[in-house]
Amino acid sequence: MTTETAGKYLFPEGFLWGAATAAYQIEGSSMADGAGASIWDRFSHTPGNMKDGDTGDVACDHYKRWREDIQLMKRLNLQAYRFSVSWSRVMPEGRGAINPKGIDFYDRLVDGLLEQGIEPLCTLYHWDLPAALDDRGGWLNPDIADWFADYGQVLFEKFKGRVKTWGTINEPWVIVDGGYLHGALAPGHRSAFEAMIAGHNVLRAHGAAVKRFRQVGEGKIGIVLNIEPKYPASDKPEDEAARRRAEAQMNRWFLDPLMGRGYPEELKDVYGEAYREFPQEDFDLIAQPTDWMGLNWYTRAVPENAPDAWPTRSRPVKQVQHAHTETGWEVNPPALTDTLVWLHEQTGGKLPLMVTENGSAWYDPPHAIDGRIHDPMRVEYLKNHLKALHDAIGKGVDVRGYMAWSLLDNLEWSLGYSKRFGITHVNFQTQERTIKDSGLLYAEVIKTHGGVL
Ligand SMILES: OC[C@@H]1[C@@H](O)[C@H](O)[C@@H](O)c2nc(CNc3ccccc3)cn21
Repeated sequence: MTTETAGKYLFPEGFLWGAATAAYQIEGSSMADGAGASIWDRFSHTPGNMKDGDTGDVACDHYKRWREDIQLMKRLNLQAYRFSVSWSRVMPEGRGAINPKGIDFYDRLVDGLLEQGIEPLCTLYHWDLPAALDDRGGWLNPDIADWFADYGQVLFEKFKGRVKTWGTINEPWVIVDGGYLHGALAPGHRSAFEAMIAGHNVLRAHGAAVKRFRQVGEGKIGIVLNIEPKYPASDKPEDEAARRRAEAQMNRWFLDPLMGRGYPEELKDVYGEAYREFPQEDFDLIAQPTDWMGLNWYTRAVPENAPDAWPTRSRPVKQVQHAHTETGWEVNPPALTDTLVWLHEQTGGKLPLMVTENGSAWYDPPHAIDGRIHDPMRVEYLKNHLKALHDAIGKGVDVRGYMAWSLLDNLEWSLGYSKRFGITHVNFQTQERTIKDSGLLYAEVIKTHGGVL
């Protein structure tokens, strides 16, 4: 904060400050106490899939250290905690029998959070499909919509009155683009034909869960989308056309059907013969009204026309004039403001939004020095993106909260432990947690409602 900005970035009363994680990235003990395997257990144990051969077998050992981690959340002044449930811990086969020890873990976690005055925000699905369901076709099997709604019902009923804000699915685009189109993520398929079918079933499953929630649940339910705004590399018509294809394939593929608009026209051009039509009843199910929408936001892209680039025939042009994080993502806070304004417009200005993930990976040392982890780049990223978020609110966007990604350094999927996003450092040799300078700043932001920015 400088004297001229003192109090300029105060956030609205009731704005919800938290941090986010995901089950497979932090819990470890993924097969303990009767849990079933997930596709990430299989994928991470398949040689060649994971950087340095890393797996989620231990991760942040959160399955055992959850009490310590709730105390960490208190020290960070968190008002909320966004976490995901491991479907196969709760239902080892993904359908049918419930694993009592599995659901008990989340029961204790939720009660522990509530005892500390921390609001639990629960994501039903953050990429870790039960392997037993993948054996039945997984997201390619249309029955998965009912399997997912049945799983959701177990949690809606178990946590009724305690969990009041639910997210159905984290990032349909990454599930499909990573898992079925390019194969970089579990289950590692590479097919545009499969991607269209899996994407449609992910959306159907979301709709079925929302419908079931209206029957048995209590509170508010929404979906979490990753949106990466696309800015054309030049004013050439072919670059604008490329921008539109990239925007359709990432940002509109799932948003448009959720908003009752069906798939974007450009998807036919992107997927060609792999593009599929689906019955209207599916789109009616998909567009079930929801209560909120989560935005996971990290960066923007500047696509140019690239006829050889599959499947969008577009390629991002690196903007060397801007800083880039360890994951190669450009740092561009004003693009967050633009995205929130765009999403507000795209959702008709009536759907409350929440930034459900925002953060950055930078090099941090493997262990603390003098009990501190100095992470100036992450401090700068956090400050500037919170200011950009504040700017969006000032433009009339209804944003209800911000969940920093991530509470802890954790397993960054196929990149393993090589990329650290945490506001808390984890020494993976000792499991020691050390709040980084970015976490200390965030605690002050929360305490002052943004006044410290
Ligand atoms: O990569 C950081 C996080 C990841 O750890 C979370 O589990 C996931 O929800 C998440 N989503 C994004 C943004 N979307 C994305 C875009 C391209 C590749 C991978 C993710 C970033 N992150």
